[in-house]
Parts: sequence; C-alpha cells; structure tokens
Amino acid sequence: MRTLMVELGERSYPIYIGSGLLNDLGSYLQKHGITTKNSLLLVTDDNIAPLYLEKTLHTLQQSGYRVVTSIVNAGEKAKSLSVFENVMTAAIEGGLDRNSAVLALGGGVVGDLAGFVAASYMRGIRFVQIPTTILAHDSSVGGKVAVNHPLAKNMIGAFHQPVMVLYDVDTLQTLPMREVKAGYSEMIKHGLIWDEAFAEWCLNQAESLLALNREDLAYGLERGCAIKAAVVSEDERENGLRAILNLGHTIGHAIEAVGGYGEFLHGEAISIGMMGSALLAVKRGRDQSIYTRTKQLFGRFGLPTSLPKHLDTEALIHALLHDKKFKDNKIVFVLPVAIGKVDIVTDITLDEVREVIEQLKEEA
Ligand SMILES: NC(=O)c1ccc[n+]([C@@H]2O[C@H](COP(=O)([O-])OP(=O)(O)OC[C@H]3O[C@@H](n4cnc5c(N)ncnc54)[C@H](O)[C@@H]3O)[C@@H](O)[C@H]2O)c1
Ligand SMILES: O=C(O)C(=O)C[C@@H](O)[C@H](O)[C@H](O)COP(=O)(O)O
Ligand SMILES: [Zn+2]
Repeated sequence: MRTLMVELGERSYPIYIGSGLLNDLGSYLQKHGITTKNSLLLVTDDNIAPLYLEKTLHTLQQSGYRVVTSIVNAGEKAKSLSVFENVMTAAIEGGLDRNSAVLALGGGVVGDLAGFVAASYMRGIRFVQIPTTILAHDSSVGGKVAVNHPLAKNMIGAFHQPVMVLYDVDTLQTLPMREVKAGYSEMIKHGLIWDEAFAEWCLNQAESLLALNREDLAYGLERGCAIKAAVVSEDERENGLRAILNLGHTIGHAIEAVGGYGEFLHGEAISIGMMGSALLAVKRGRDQSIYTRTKQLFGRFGLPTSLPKHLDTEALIHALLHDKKFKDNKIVFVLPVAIGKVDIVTDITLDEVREVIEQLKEEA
C-alpha cells in the first residue's frame, strides 16, 4: 500500500493506493473520525453498482455503519443540476445530518457530483473519495467538485476537499478499454506539465499500462497523484500555478459541451485539446518536437489526436468563450514550453484558435 499526502494545513489528507483497500473501508473511515454514530450517503452509478456496491455495503454494515445509497445513471450527463437535486433528496429523506459524510464510489462523474452534494448539503459535510477509474487519480485529488451547465462544463461547483482518498486498484481491472485509454489521458497530462521522465515512462510502458499490469498501473497512479498533490498543495484555489492542470482543457471542455456531454469522454476531449495546445505552441515558434512527441504519446495509447470534421468550429469557439478559462476578455491557454514544462498564455487570439481547430480537423 502506498500513501501520499495532499498538504493543505488543516485540510490536509492522505491518498491511499493499494490492492483490496475496499475491504477495510470501515477501518479507514474510523481512522479519519467518521464513526458509526455518523450516517453515510454512498453515491455511485449504475455500472459500478452491480460490480462493487454489495461488497462495499457489506463491509460498511459489518463495521456498524448506517448507509443511505443513491445510484445515478452512468455517464457525464449525471453531472447536472437535476441529478444533483435527486441526490440531495436522497440525503434529506435518508436523514443525513451535519455530522454525516458522503462517500463517492466511482469515477470522476460520481466524484464531482457527490463532492458538490457534500459541499452544499447543510452548507458542507464531510466527503470521502473512493475512485474506481484510472482518470479519477486526477479527479479524486484536489477538491474541485461541480456539475455541468448545458452551455459550459463544470460551471456550477465549489472547492471542497475530501477527508481521504481510498484508491483500491483492484477495481480498475473491470474498466472497459475505452475508459482505460481515456484515463491515461490525464496521466500523460501530468507528465506533460511537470515531469518529462514520467511522460517518457508512460510512452515506454504503454503496452503494459493498457494491459492493466498491476505494478506499472500502481506506479503510474502514484506518480500522477503525487504531481497533482504537489500542484494543489501549492495553490489550492487556482490563483496561479494550479491553472497548469488545465492543459488541453480550454479546447477540451468546448469539445465536450459541443458533443452534448456524451459523444466524447473527458479524457478523449482533453487529448485532442492537448494536441491543440501543442499546435499553438509550435505556431508561436516553440520546438516542433513538442507536437510530434505529444502526438506519439496519445497515439501510443489509442487516444484521439484530431477533431472529427462534423464539429462546428464556431460552436466550439462559442463554448470556449463561456468557459471559466475566458477571463477579463482573454482566453487562458496552458501551452507546452517543452515536454514536462508549460506556461500560461493569455494573448492567443480567436483567429489563432480557429486556425488550430481547422488544422486538427484536417488531421482527421
Ligand atoms: N475534479 C477534478 O479535478 C476532475 C479532474 C479530472 C476530471 N474530472 C471530471 O471527471 C469526469 C470523468 O471521469 P471518469 O473518466 O472517471 O468518468 P466516469 O465517472 O463517467 O467513469 C467512466 C465510466 O466507467 C464506468 N466505471 C467506473 N468505474 C468502473 C469500474 N471499476 N469498472 C467498470 N466500469 C467502471 C462508469 O460507470 C462510467 O461509465 C469528467 O466529468 C471530468 O470533468 C474532474
Ligand atoms: O484539478 C484541477 O485544477 C484541474 O484542472 C484538473 C482537470 O483535469 C479537471 O478536468 C478539472 O475539473 C478542470 O477544472 P475546471 O476548473 O477547468 O473546470
Ligand atoms: Zn481533466
């Protein structure tokens, strides 16, 4: 078992990564001050429930907990205000109080949704992340919780840190291959923004990672979480450094919104977005190898590197202008300086973005 810390003063918390951890959920909750006197709301989705809900409820009940369950439909559309309201209803009807805790058993969708419920219920109750996807090595760490608005991604949300992250890597073995690939997109992002050697390691271990080799997977998750934790510990509320975690998300979020939050998985959209950032960087005179190496990385993982032609360029631009990354009349882009290093650029024009979108379509 590996333990990492997210250092945030009184809001610090551990990330436990290991095999079989779900069996000991009750002990971990107790260790973190969530006792059997406190009722729990467990949120999950209808893909995960048949696989892990019974086991999770059994272990919690064995430990003496009272648990209310809310199962949402799988997929990005669950990050909506109407589903948020349904989960809130389950919490109220289940009699949760200010000492209760919300447990998110699932990927980034469940984590973001349940986390926003925890942040809002009675103005904030405790929250535990139990990630079950590879992508969630990113989403379960850092406390960004939110639902989407039809016009823009993650538009309604909060910062609400969990009390712990319990990552049972055994659960990842049941992921569909498309989700496995999408999860590696954020892992590669952590290499691209922070650690060239890690990006290179991802490239070299692609085959083993895609085959879910346990040792490599655990190392990749640990390194990805460590990078995320280091950034968040320095800048919890994105006043500066944390913005680098948004590499590929300026165009990526627009792709998700224009795709109706269903055509593209988050990991797929941001891999195309990261290709867009690499292209912009090269157009601004940075080394051509940034583009070729980024493309090689995503290609090796079977992730998309171009934009389907049917996506309307102006619709993408419109969505981009509603994103949080459009500030003070400027679009904020994270651009690679080299593999493993990025900077924040705020003078990219809409015409430059249009040109890159068209070029990404030509590659299709
Ligand atoms: N808060 C953050 O910092 C942050 C960071 C990155 C991404 N996100 C958000 O995370 C979301 C994407 O997360 P995701 O990729 O985990 O998607 P997801 O939560 O939709 O999970 C992916 C799919 O896999 C299924 N699934 C989950 N675990 C499984 C398992 N162990 N076995 C079999 N099937 C399983 C789910 O039912 C779903 O269909 C997006 O909404 C994105 O915006 C948030
Ligand atoms: O934690 C962060 O900060 C990130 O930017 C991580 C991203 O991978 C994640 O998709 C995040 O939800 C995007 O944040 P947003 O503020 O642009 O909605
Ligand atoms: Zn992301």
